Amino acid sequence: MAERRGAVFGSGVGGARIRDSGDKDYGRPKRLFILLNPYGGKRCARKIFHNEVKPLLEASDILYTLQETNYQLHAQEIARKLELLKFDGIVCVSGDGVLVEVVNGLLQRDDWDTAIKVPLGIVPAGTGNGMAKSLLDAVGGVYSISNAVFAIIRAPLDVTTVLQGEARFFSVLMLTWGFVADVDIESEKYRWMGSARLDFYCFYAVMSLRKYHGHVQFVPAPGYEVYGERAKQSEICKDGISEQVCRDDARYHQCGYTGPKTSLEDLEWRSIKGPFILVWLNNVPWSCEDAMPAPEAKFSDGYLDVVTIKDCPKSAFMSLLLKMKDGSHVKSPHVMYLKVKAFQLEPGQRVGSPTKGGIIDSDGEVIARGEGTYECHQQEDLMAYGPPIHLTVDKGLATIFSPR
Ligand SMILES: Nc1ncnc2c1ncn2[C@@H]1O[C@H](COP(=O)(O)OP(=O)(O)OP(=O)(O)O)[C@@H](O)[C@H]1O
Repeated sequence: MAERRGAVFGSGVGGARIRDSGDKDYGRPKRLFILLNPYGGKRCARKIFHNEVKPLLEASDILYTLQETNYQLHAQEIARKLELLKFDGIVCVSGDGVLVEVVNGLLQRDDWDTAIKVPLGIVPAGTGNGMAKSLLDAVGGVYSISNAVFAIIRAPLDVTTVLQGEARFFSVLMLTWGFVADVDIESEKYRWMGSARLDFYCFYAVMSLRKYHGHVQFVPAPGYEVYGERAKQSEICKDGISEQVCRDDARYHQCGYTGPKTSLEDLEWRSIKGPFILVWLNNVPWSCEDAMPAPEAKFSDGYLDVVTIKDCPKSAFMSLLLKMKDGSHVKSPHVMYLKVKAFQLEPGQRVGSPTKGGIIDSDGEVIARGEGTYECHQQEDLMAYGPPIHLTVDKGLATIFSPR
């Protein structure tokens, strides 16, 4: 771990001196903790840091401490223990995965309520850079490393608690089940193909388009009450929503944040029964640099934008995937697009293959997988596939460095 003097988050390019905004709450940070994942994406985070971030750091007087992540969940462990009073922000030079680990680590602390207010920043250096793309696109900025570094406003960010019994995961980007999770995870076995693997596997998955039995229920945002049918209260699983859970397993939530305090029991839940081709919940518009599944998503509106597709011919589905590049898929009659405050997912088996389940992926992490799915790692999944998984949004709980 090295401490250096430099500068970051300014308004000039290529080493121009950075003016202090003079605004105490929204001014640029003076001391940063920088987490760098040398193994994310194309393994170029070190190069990005030294060639593009460090010169900007050196253009003004901000101290930074650089720490590389050495293994999976290292960032979460660091965020759980970091002396936060020493820093004005944590910046991840990585993909979205490390950022999400930091959020989870902060929320596992005893002092989670102050810890989660530490502004978080991201310099894209992974495969999934949906957060950086969403932040830059929101202000009409060109997606580039230097523009990401020039993020200087502190903006609130919704955090979603994904819950099943005692297992908790905190998400800031998305949760997906069905087609998108299958392509993301199953295409791992073709990693040797490089970036072509996703296109290749997408095509293959469309040709053998799967549907999954299942059931989703949700509390709609105002204006979206007409979607689905009225749900039976008895079908909403409130299991463990407000319990305090303390466990030693780092993947479980330790003493700390347990989810939003709002009671969802008296609200009117709506219901949609499957089969589904895909269900995709998003907190930000972009899931990666070239897919915008949720064009209406806002960082801190307190809602998740849900995309569901139930019935769709293969050719129309292929065209929907292409339209996701600019978000125009939401106009299709095959797509249901709505905003929700809370969501319950009960994933079922594959239509026509009752022994096979699906995959649930949140922020790039497999949180549950059914029987007969691709096993990409040995680690046991956080949640079981089948029982209901709950999602509730805490409006603006975290803070993110955002471009002007
Ligand atoms: N030194 C390391 N060795 C192996 N894995 C690591 C290391 N540091 C971090 N990781 C793990 O790498 C994963 C992906 O990291 P990151 O967010 O940077 O990239 P990504 O774009 O999400 O994923 P990827 O590039 O692997 O597809 C994270 O889950 C993190 O736990």
